[in-house]
Formats: sequence, structure tokens, C-alpha cells
Amino acid sequence: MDAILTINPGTTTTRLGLFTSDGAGVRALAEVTLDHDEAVMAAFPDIAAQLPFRAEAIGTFLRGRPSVRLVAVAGRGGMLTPVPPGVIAVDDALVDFALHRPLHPHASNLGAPLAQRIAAAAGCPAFIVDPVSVDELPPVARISGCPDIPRFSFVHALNIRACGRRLAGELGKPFAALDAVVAHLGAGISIAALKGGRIVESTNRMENSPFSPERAGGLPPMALIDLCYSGGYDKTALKQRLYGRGGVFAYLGTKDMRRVEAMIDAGDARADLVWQAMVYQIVKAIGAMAAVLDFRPDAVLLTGGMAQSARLRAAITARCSALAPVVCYPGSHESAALAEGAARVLAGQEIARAWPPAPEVEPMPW
Ligand SMILES: Nc1ncnc2c1ncn2[C@@H]1O[C@H](COP(=O)(O)OP(=O)(O)O)[C@@H](O)[C@H]1O
Ligand SMILES: CCCC(=O)OP(=O)(O)O
Repeated sequence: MDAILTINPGTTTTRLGLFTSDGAGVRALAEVTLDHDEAVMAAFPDIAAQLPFRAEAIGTFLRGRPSVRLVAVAGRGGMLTPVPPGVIAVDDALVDFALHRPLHPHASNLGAPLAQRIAAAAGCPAFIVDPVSVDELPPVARISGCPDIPRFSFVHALNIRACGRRLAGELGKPFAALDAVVAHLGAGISIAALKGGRIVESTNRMENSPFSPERAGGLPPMALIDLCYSGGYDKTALKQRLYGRGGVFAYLGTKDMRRVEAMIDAGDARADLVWQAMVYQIVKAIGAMAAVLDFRPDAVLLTGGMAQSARLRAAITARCSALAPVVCYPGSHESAALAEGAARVLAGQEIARAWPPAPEVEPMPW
């Protein structure tokens, strides 16, 4: 059977999908999460060094499905230079950049190299779709307040745009006419303003996002400068403290929000306060994104792993429903979004851009 393989590398997982495509859409044949031992992953000197290990795990998955003939492989694109939304064809230059010069270390940087390796063996094309570095910010959103630090976009573009397309369909309007606040609530949080289908603003989770299960999000800058020079942390340790071991984990020692809810149910007041604070920051950020849309979003959309929590959905909905209807697409829709991107290219509905695509970034106004 002909299928599109999707590859979404996470810190200790590689999420795989096999999809068929009939022109009208894609249908999942299989979606699996390969869990990798945390200690095994931590032993690699860097993310690039994990490539053969993860490729072998994907090979094992595919060898167990001999009837599948791959027609395309779509990987999650990583922390590249600013790019327009859409599909990019994977070539050697993109793989070299993703492996050796990404703007930030992140497992998603392995999406293109893994897709290339598996596609080469299968004799089919490899793509990335809506990478993390999709950047549609207008000039006014790039001014930070310090000329040394221009703002830029790193955002859960794949899931946010896929959910936006689905929402637009349900509202009966073209995606290009959708104004919505989309909150991706996962291990990291991105809250975005979609204006006319473009991500014109978002809470970059390394910049000013709400804190999340494992990311510290935006922090008061003066106190952070003091912490840098306190002697308590070297650069690597401080980055770990904020990114991977920050947020809920730093307060409660777990990144598993189901455990946090169990702690709250057991009467843990500290867990309750931290959870309430996360909700408070999420709601504040949704309000800020609504302001970018003149307080007239078509909807507020909640998605990502944490949106599977009825308690979280209820808490956010209670505070945001005065703004607009609150819609929930719980979980991650990234695998289907990857397959849809590849399917659009195979069907001739979209042309895959060559790397590096010209950014849409508009020049600074001086
Ligand atoms: N049913 C649930 N209720 C509450 N939180 C959940 C639930 N399922 C997953 N989560 C939380 O969602 C987060 C992971 O979100 P996900 O979108 O899968 O992550 P990633 O950003 O790694 O793709 C974890 O903190 C996890 O505990
Ligand atoms: C901004 C998207 C990159 C990403 O997946 O971030 P998290 O690991 O924080 O979810």
C-alpha cells in the first residue's frame, strides 16, 4: 500500500505516522510513538549525534510493515532561519543546516535529516512542513524595546496552522480570512494571533510565553540578569533550569500534568497554586493576542497535550468565553498536518519551496 511517512522527533520520543492520501485528505493507517530511554538520549553528546539511533528505530518500525511503499516522507522542521509557511523540499544544504547550524538545539532539528535518510532508502521525496521558524511577524511586532534584541518568531506553527485550517473549515470561511487566538498547550506553550490566517504575533516560548510543564517562559529581565551573574549557574545549567527543567517541573518536580492534577485532588495547596498560576498566565496571553486582533477574534482555540485536561479547558473557557467562542482540539495534530503538507505537494496543489526559501520577513522600518 502507498503511504506517506511522517516523522516528528521529540526529546525522548519519535512520533511516526503512516497516512494514505486520496486527494480529498489524508487517512491515518498507523500512528505510533517510539519511546526512547531518557538516559540513552542524554548520553548522546548532542542532538545531531542521535540521528543514526533514531533512523534505526524508524527502520525497525518500517521493516515490520513490508506491504507499505513510501511515496513521500515528511519530517517536522526545526529551528531554522525565518521561513514562510508551507512545505520545503529537503536537500543536502537543509540537512547540513538543521544538523550543524540550527538557531537553537531542539529535537525537531532532526526532522529533515531523518526524512532525507528514510526517503533516500525508499526512493521517494522528503519534505518538511511549517517548521518551528515560520515567521510572519509584521515589522511592528519585531521591535522589542532594545535594538540589540529584535523579536523573532519560533512557534508551534505546524499544529497551530493545521488547527486554524480546521477551525476555518468549521466556521465556513477560508483560512485566509480567519482571525483567531490559538493556544498550543503542550510541554512548551505558544499562544498565537492568527490574522487573515497568518501568525502575526505569538508568545515565543523562549521569550515571553506563559510558563509550561517544563519551560520557564517569560521572566523578569533584571532578576534574570542578576541570576546569570550570581555564580550559582554556568550558561548550560541556567539554560537547563529555564528550558527543560523550568516551569511546573521547577516548582513541583514533575512535567506530567495528570500527576499535578492528582496532587491537587489530594489537597496539595502548592500544586494548586502553581497550576492556577499557569492558567492565569495562559489567560493573560490569550487576552494579549486578542488585543492584536482588536478584541474581535472569531474564536479562541485550545490545542496540544494539556488541552486533553477537562479541568484546564474549563478553567480557560470560564475566563475567555466573554471574548469569543472557545473551541478545543485537544492533543497534537502534527502528524496529520505533516502528511497533509506532503499530500498537497504530491497532488500538485502546492509547490515545495527550495531551501533556503526567501523569508517573508519585511525589512525593518529604517
Ligand atoms: N490528559 C491529560 N491531562 C492533562 N495533561 C496532559 C494530558 N495528556 C497529556 N498532558 C500533558 O501535556 C504535556 C505534553 O503535551 P504534548 O503536546 O504531548 O507535548 P509536546 O509539546 O512534547 O508535543 C505534558 O505535560 C503532559 O503531562
Ligand atoms: C516552538 C516549537 C518547538 C517546540 O516543539 O517546542 P516545545 O518543545 O517547547 O514544545
